[in-house]
Amino acid sequence: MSSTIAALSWPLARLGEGIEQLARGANLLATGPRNPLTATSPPQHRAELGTWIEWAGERLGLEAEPIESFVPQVAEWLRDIGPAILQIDIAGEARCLFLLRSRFGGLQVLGPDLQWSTCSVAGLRNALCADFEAPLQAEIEGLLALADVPERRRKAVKALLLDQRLATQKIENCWLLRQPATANLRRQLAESGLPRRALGLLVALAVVYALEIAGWRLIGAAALNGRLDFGWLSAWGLAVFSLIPLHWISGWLDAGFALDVGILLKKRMLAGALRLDLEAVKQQGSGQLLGRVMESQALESLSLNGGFSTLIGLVEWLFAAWILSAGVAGFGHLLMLAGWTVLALWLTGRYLRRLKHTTFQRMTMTEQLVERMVGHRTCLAQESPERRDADDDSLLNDYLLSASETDAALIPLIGSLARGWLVLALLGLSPAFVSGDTASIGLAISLGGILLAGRAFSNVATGLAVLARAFIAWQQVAVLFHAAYRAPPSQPFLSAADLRGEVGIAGSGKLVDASDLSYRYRSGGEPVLRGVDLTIRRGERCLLEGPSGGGKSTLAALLVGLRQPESGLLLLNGLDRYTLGDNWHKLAGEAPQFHENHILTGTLAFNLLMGRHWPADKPDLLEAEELCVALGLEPLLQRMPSGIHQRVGETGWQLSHGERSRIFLARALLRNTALTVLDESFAALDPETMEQCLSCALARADTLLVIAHP
Ligand SMILES: Nc1ncnc2c1ncn2[C@@H]1O[C@H](COP(=O)(O)OP(=O)(O)OP(=O)(O)O)[C@@H](O)[C@H]1O
Repeated sequence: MSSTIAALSWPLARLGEGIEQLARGANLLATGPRNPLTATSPPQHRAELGTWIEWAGERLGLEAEPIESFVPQVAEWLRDIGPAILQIDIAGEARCLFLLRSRFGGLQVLGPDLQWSTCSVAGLRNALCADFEAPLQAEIEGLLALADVPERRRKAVKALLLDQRLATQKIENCWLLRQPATANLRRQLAESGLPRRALGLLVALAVVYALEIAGWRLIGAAALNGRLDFGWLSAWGLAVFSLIPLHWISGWLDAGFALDVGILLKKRMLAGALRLDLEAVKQQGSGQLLGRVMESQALESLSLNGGFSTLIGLVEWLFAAWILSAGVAGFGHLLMLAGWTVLALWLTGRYLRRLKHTTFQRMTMTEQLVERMVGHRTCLAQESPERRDADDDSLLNDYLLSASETDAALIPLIGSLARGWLVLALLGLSPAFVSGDTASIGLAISLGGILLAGRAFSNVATGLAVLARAFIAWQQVAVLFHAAYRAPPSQPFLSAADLRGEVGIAGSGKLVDASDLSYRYRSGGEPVLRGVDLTIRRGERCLLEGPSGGGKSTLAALLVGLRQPESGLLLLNGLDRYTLGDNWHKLAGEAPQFHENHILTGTLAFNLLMGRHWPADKPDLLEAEELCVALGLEPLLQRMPSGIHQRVGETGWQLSHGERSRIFLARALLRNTALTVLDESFAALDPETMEQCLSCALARADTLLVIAHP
């Protein structure tokens, strides 16, 4: 290990301070972080370093993503990873390096004295790979001597051989620090530099038009004055040639801008989709959601195309106004331009209102059609045949009527606005013709201005029509955008010992401690749960019985953290929801009731082990298979051509009711949570299989709560 690297490394005790300084250096923190790290205590165990760094990142409102590289690619990887935190062992002690970025072939590293220094990529690469390469050195030296490789080629051959031998060896313990997709949108925009680039694009466009007009003015003036000689032509040629690189630059800026806006939009909407309130999603139904997804795809291309056309149109409009003001009908033409612009805006507003209505009709139609598709078998079996298509026909008719009204509102905007302007503006020139002033340079300027304004109206109208669609799409997907934002949490770090309960409830043995819980689904409605007191100690096996609709599943949802109680105190392992945060789900797991559970399209192994890390390793797969056998699913595994790797779900192998419920049970048991709740998991099983499954659950679960009907 080189002394430079050792001198730049930080002790784990100062990890929080280092992460905060690195984030500052990388310009990832706006002002002072809301939840600073400097006062927090560092991870106690080396094994908890990863979870601690991820927690620390979140606390700063950032994302610390673990990354890794195979040994042969480490040098390249190091050049790309900054800002990153790299854990490295120095003389047996775990320490950290804070890498900002690669610069002039070196890496900018933050030293413990808070100064930025440069460290060589090769030096750090060698330090990271040394432990893997050392045991192979002697063997490779021997091989080189045996093959009699010439001295001058030995170094290169040795490096190649080492790379080949270590091709699957990973370098881990590195975390990339970045702005998450859930961060404040303003910060994300500032970080991506998009506003600056939009301004650059605008300037490039303005220069393009200024040059176009200058060239046109030059050639026009020369022609009208009868001085079309070589000098004038050269000046015009120069103006035209300068346009080539400028067009290229504005095209390049536009493409890069569109790409990065698209990435930002997609990341944000995906993050939002994953954070939507579950209850709201359920209430919307799959049809509404499908409609939203369709709109979100439209938003990106529409807003970019429409925005760009409108931008070009506006630049053209400004130049046209300037040119028209210098023409023969200066004031009159400016008045007409203003009036026509008001007309363009009114037409856009009318189109927008109709489009809104049509979109609403389309979303309603999609929702109803999806609903009918999902319930197709029920409709076939139970609905009267005469009624079956009546609703669909009326929905379709309403939609078609509304769509044709919207199209009718679009025609004047994109079909007639620009042409109408040309007619009106040319009429505005009639006084000049009447007065016989037709040969003047002012008339030529007016004609140029009229044509440019015509082009501007054409671009603005197309752009506004597209932006109107983008606006409607935005109204549909804005909920995804807003759902994505999450303020940085301020919970303390919880070690594995805290989660296991060695710290929280030492001695008391209470895993669940609930007092005076109440819950209602709708504010103002009747509470489903009221004054619930419940204690479950570690290792207990409990049966919860009660009448249908009595609130058993609702209580289960509270216990496993899917819903929050309206009032009362609920502790898991002695810790409340705020302190545990998402760790709640690590401690409590559930096999929800059959109608709330789902087999995802994928392999059976994935469906069983999705609660653990995926892709699964061999011991996990073996454990899942053993559990399936214990639950009586061996005949199913044997029947499936690919065994546990058989594709199941909607488009895969169809499972029976009882098979599904046992897979749901296995999935819950494989999570190994401290508390396992089984909500009517045995209802679809015959008495013998039920007994087998119950014994299996009793043997495996740490603490078990079974919900069943008497
Ligand atoms: N998402 C929801 N929105 C509104 N009300 C709900 C919702 N889910 C359940 N309820 C109502 O809450 C009450 C309790 O429902 P819950 O599913 O908890 O009962 P349960 O005891 O599990 O019933 P069962 O034994 O029939 O499964 C019922 O009246 C139900 O209609």
